[in-house]
Amino acid sequence: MGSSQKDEAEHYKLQLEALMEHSYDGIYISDGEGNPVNMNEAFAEFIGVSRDELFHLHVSELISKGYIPESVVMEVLEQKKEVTRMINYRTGKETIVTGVPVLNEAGEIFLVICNLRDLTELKTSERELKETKKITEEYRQHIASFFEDIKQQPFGQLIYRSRKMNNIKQKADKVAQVDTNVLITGETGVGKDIIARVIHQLSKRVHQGSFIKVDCASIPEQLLEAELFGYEKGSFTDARKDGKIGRLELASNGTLFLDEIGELPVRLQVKLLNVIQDRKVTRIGGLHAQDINFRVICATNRNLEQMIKEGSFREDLYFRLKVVTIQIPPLRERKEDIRPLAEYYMGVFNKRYDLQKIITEDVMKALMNYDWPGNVRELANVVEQMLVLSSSQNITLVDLPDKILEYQKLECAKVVPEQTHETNYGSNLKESVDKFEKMFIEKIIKESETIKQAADRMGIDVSTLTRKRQKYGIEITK
Ligand SMILES: Nc1ncnc2c1ncn2[C@@H]1O[C@H](COP(=O)(O)OP(=O)(O)OP(=O)(O)O)[C@@H](O)[C@H]1O
Repeated sequence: MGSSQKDEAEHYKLQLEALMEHSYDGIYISDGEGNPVNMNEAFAEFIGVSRDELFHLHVSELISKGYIPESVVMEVLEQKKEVTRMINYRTGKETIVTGVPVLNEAGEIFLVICNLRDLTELKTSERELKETKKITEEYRQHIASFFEDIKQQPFGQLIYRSRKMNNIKQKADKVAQVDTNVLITGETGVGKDIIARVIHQLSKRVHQGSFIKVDCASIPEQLLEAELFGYEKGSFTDARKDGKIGRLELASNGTLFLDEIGELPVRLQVKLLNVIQDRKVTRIGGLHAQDINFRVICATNRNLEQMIKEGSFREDLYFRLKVVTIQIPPLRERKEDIRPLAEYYMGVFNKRYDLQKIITEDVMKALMNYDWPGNVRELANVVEQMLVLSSSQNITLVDLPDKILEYQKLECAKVVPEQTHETNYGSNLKESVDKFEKMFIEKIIKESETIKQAADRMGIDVSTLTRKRQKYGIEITK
């Protein structure tokens, strides 16, 4: 070898050594017999033995001395091909070891190069990442349900003037103070949801947990179980990768509001009953039950007792849920609430659309006469619709939806044909109008709870009604 070739070889050797010494991976090179040829400091640290000692040991001795549990070098020599193994060294390092044979021109192994990569840190980071992801997902779900709550949040205030609603509000105030389950019944749109929120808001739980709503009617059965109970990762096909917290868990320390409880399938009724009794919930695919503590408020517009008779609702669950029942009457049975509600929604929508419209008295009377099958929800929609569509500042009869106008006509028509038989007409217009007015007043008084309500329905004040009653000699029994 000439001196320049020697210099070059020296140069490469230095480069190789620098490369080995600066590597975080452990590097170990043996000859074709398993004797050490070279190794870096990182390798000695993986094994936990000094390099000086290691340089004197054959790979089989590393095993016999208990320095390593198995030898990749020996496997490469036996199998004559590349080998990769996961090895836990006594230093506690979880390591991936790759041994590569280097062949000479005759095809024989003359070197084995092993690379050791520490997975401990990688694993820790992976675990931390998973943990972080899990926490993030939990927060995401909390935040999502918080915003869902806000979205579902009614306009916030409970509006009422009737005695019936006043009694309900008082009952809600009382029940809020004790941690008992509540069943709220009533037609659609009467305010079951808003009363459930009032109970939560007035209870101690408002500071300890959230108000979590599950609408049992709007979620398909297969998803409802996962929604309620949550699941561990990989519990079923289509499941989210990181699992999911159920709404029962989310409601812990707070209030669980199960809307349309009558739609809960019987199988889930059993599961729910167990959760309520044991105060523990296990996610789908999970092994451990978690302690939970919530108040259950349920709502339904169905007749659960009838459903029990038909076998579609479990009696034991029913009695667990209906410790206290609150029955909200339909709006047509508490007409005094219509005016304040309509005024309230006028305020809300005027603000929302930046308008300053007003409802004329005629329209208000028509609203009070209507029977509101969709209750407060329908009233809010009608007010919004009139406010948006009316062309003038004042909302007048022409702005009323057809259904309400039609209803008015039908109501009048009901009075006229059945009672104003030809022979009952007066001899002139004035007499006929008086006869009709008398019949109309009698009918409305009969249908109303109070004289005030009757006057409101007729669109006159109480003193006018009293005058007319005296004129026609109409007795009151209320
Ligand atoms: N007394 C009230 N004061 C103010 N807003 C009310 C009142 N009652 C009902 N509402 C409003 O009417 C709408 C319907 O009420 P809610 O959702 O509480 O009815 P619900 O009985 O739960 O209906 P469903 O059975 O269809 O779920 C909501 O926007 C709610 O805010």
